[in-house]
Amino acid sequence: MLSVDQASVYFATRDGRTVQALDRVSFDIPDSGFVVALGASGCGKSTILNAIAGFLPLSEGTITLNGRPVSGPGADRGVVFQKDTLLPWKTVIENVGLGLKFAGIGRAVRRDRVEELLRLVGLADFAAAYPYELSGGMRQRVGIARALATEPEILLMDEPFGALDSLTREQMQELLVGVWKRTGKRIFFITHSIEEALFLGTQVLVMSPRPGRIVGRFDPPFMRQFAESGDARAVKTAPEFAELREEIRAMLHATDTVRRDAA
Ligand SMILES: Nc1ncnc2c1ncn2[C@@H]1O[C@H](COP(=O)(O)OP(=O)(O)OP(=O)(O)O)[C@@H](O)[C@H]1O
Repeated sequence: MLSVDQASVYFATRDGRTVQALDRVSFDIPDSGFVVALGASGCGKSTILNAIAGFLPLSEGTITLNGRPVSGPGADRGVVFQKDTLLPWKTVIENVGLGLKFAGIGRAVRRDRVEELLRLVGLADFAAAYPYELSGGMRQRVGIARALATEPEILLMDEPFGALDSLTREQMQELLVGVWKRTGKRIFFITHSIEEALFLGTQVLVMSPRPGRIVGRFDPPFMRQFAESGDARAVKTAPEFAELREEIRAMLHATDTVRRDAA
């Protein structure tokens, strides 16, 4: 279990002010949970992900992973960002195996493990390719394989499909459900897209800005339905999907402080 308990983060700005990026945020990610944080720009989504990754400390509150406090980055958390961070001079197989190499895992074991992961993300035929030879979606698949290589307890994904065209994005969402189904990993995923959040999350946290708070929690059934049926279109065109989408849209508009202040 990953537990975020009463997490608050304050930043000092250059002009000496204090910005509260997160205000007493609490949630749990159980085994095999897929939790999506949804909200407009600036509501603290990346701040909470970075705190879970151990890249920045909380000002107040705690984060624990299987009972151990998170106090810095670690191999028990794999991270995927919007922009891929692959090394351009290394092949796909070398990029995915890098963490295993640092962990002192021998070449033969490393190769087997990486090949298995490349099959999982549908890139078995691209092991010897360099990142510049791959499309954006393929590079993100390499990033997912790399994040899984060290067998983390949780995958942290910060808008991983935000820069992809809409068709590739849908394909990547479906691929990620397959990865979740086969690995049973916990996932924490950030997005601006209501449809993406509803399709992927077993729990969706709706966040509002200034300061970043959770203003709504939903447990959509859609990802599990898709994992069972394989029919994304049927799931996304169901009346329940549209109903929940509109409910969340209204909630996000109600907490849109930019529009409210301007009115
Ligand atoms: N290092 C920092 N110093 C000062 N303020 C910061 C810092 N990092 C984030 N903030 C502020 O904290 C708030 C939350 O930022 P955060 O990046 O977590 O939001 P977000 O929801 O991830 O936004 P986006 O979707 O645009 O990435 C914003 O108001 C941002 O300006």
